[in-house]
Amino acid sequence: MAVCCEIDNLKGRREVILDDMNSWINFSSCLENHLLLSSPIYRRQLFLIRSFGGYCCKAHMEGQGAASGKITALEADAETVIRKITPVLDPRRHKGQAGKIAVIGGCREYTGAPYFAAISALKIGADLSHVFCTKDASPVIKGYSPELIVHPVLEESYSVRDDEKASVAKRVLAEVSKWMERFDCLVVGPGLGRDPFLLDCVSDIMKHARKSNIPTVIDGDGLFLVTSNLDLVKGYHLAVLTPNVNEYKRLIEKALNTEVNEDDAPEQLLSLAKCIGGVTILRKGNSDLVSDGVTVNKVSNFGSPRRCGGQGDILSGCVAVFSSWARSSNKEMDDKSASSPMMLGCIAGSSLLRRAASLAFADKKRATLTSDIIECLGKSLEDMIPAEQG
Ligand SMILES: NC(=O)C1=CN([C@@H]2O[C@H](COP(=O)(O)OP(=O)(O)OC[C@H]3O[C@@H](n4cnc5c(N)ncnc54)[C@H](OP(=O)(O)O)[C@@H]3O)[C@@H](O)[C@H]2O)[C@@H](O)CC1
Ligand SMILES: Nc1ncnc2c1ncn2[C@@H]1O[C@H](COP(=O)(O)OP(=O)(O)OP(=O)(O)O)[C@@H](O)[C@H]1O
Ligand SMILES: [Mg+2]
Repeated sequence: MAVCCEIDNLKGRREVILDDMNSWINFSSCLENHLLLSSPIYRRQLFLIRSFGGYCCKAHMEGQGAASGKITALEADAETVIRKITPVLDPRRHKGQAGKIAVIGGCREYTGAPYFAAISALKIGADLSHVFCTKDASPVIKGYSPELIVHPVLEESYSVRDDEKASVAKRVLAEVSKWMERFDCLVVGPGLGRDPFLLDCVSDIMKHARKSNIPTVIDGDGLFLVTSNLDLVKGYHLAVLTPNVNEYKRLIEKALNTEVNEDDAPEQLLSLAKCIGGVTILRKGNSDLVSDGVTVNKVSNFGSPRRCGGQGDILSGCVAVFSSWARSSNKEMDDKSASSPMMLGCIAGSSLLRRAASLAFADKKRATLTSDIIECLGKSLEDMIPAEQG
């Protein structure tokens, strides 16, 4: 039975005939994607769909400031995204297929941040989680958890003589590179510190990851590094930046040479992502905003009023896993028109973290810590996509 849909938008009227159930399903999921990840390109457009033959759908899109011309971010349907990209627990799958993540971070000062990112990746369903950190940080991180694979390979200036630097840098890159192809995603920055020699080595690792097309989530001190050299990520579509308030301010000042503008926050984020060549940026805050330079989405489900340190680290680990899942799911379905996996990963990660924070807070109130939130990641995911049904 044919279904006739009329699409009415500013560019004119188009009629689409869908003559079977499959094309209807494809078409409606396409439409769903538009609504889910609504693009500023479509602002001021109205989609009106009339269908015949039993399927009736009327959808319109007036968000993104249809009346004012001002770009606003629409709330993403994060639950649908999470259900869509989370893989089923299939006994035929082997270890590693649900995700292999590596965190580059952990130094003398910070051992908690890389641990939070790496353990969160495992808690939501990744199979393997590695940490590449300095020699000092390694035994501490190993001590937090036997689940993590910890590589004590990074070096800070204080432990390297000037005449050794070139050879040490080469060795660090070789140590990480031999693992690189196996990873589905890197998280660069949680607890990395700002030692100049260490950051030079991490720049080399990022360049290598880019050459190998390994998706990379950049957070914390990784953002400090990237802000000082935007070319590291410029134009790299598999890069995600997850700045907090300070990190965002520094990025805006460097890339757009201006101040943060809260009144036009979605538009400014869109410009920033565009300026950095279409990387995906997740701006953390009261509401999380995500843009890839084409669309802007918002995730604002209730989280927690506790602002204990480490929540951004959980987020970076979750975004890495969800982006990898979204990438695999696009590949499996051979869906060229599917939404950007990095965008979907950000939406899913942000929403899941906020749910977990809300659950942890309901239980622990003022005593809520980052570890409590990590313990709630599994239940938050289970509430949306039960393991037994998945
Ligand atoms: N357990 C661990 O190992 C953890 C380690 N971490 C690691 O630490 C490294 C540095 O990351 P970061 O987040 O501390 O640095 P950054 O963003 O520059 O903030 C510095 C200072 O800015 C302020 N400030 C913050 N928010 C603000 C706001 N909304 N509005 C206004 N001001 C605000 C506030 O200072 P205040 O002004 O309150 O004294 C804050 O202390 C990085 O590697 C990260 O991964 C963390 O992940 C935490 C858990
Ligand atoms: N004012 C806020 N109200 C509600 N939720 C917030 C607020 N600020 C941040 N969040 C949530 O906490 C998460 C972490 O954001 P935050 O700004 O704390 O990152 P961060 O500073 O990098 O954290 P970390 O301490 O791990 O470095 C965000 O994804 C967001 O959902
Ligand atoms: Mg942070």
